[in-house]
Amino acid sequence: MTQSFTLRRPDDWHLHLRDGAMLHGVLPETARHFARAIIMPNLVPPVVTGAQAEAYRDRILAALPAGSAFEPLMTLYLTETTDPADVAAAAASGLVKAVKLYPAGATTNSHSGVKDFDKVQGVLEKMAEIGLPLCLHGEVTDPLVDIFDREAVFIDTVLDPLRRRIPGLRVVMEHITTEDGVAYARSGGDDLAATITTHHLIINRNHILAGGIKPHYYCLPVAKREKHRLALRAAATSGDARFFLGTDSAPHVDALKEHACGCAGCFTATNTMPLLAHVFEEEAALDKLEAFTSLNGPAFYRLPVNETTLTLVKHELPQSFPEKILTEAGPVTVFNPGFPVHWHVEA
Ligand SMILES: NC(=O)N[C@@H](CC(=O)O)C(=O)O
Ligand SMILES: [Zn+2]
Ligand SMILES: [Zn+2]
Repeated sequence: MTQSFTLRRPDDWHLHLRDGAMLHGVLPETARHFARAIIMPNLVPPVVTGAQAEAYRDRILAALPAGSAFEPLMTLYLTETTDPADVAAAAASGLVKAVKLYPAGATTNSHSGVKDFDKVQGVLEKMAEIGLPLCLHGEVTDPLVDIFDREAVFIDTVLDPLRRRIPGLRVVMEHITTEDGVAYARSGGDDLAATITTHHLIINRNHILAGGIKPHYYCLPVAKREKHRLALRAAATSGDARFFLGTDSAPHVDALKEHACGCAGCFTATNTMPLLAHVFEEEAALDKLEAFTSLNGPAFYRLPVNETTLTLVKHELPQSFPEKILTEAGPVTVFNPGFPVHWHVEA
């Protein structure tokens, strides 16, 4: 017997669309299921100014499949020379919905990020004043800190002091991967939230490293021990308004993933919704899926919820997904959960 489940159309609160041929290849994958997405600004060169965000938004809209109502929600890449007035103007016009902070060197295309947090104090104060959220890649970059500890150390040494220094700053802890991240997000008020990816609900570090190295499971922050994955599952399926979906779907062509120095990023845009239905059903929490994908994010970003819906159907036989999508930049491997998935989005 098939089972079906309808929810308000989801949004993705952390998405990489890239540019050019890659943008054209991956955008339809997200636009098929999601109404809106927060678009990450880590292009080369990064999207720093309001004018650059507007031009990037226009390239995204031009690349949309005909008839798609998908709405890109733009962000600015915070640098040490970002102008608070430019940020305020881009937010006031409705163009920009958040500012993204990458600690310099923390992840893909983050070299223009922040080294000295004192230099961005003025922008962050302006953001607190106008209520514009700061999205954070929360990992320290100190080579002496173990890569599996970088998120927890960031919370203690950077995030908590930053929030004390700038009261009222609205912060999204992006792609949390640890029980420490879950606990810190829970400790905040309504000025603090956290996104959780699809893949971090499914894999732990063994998936990357045991039985041969699996480059398509490598992303940043890197997946941690099983107890952390379980903490993320508990948070995502709790219904707690501070947790919502940010897929961090981050396409890289296979040639750069299957490489001596492979890029970080999992591509989940294609099958995220069926995978989440699987995970939430396993946790006996299908009734909390809509909060995670479609309600908590808009509430934090102070945007209306979507009026259209999406229907997920559970079939008796496992459903198939493309192993790769073919873009003009090259093939991109779709995240493989490693188990049969019976859920499918109704066409
Ligand atoms: N998550 C990743 O592993 N990679 C992202 C960058 C990021 O979100 O940290 C990318 O842009 O490829
Ligand atoms: Zn990141
Ligand atoms: Zn990302």
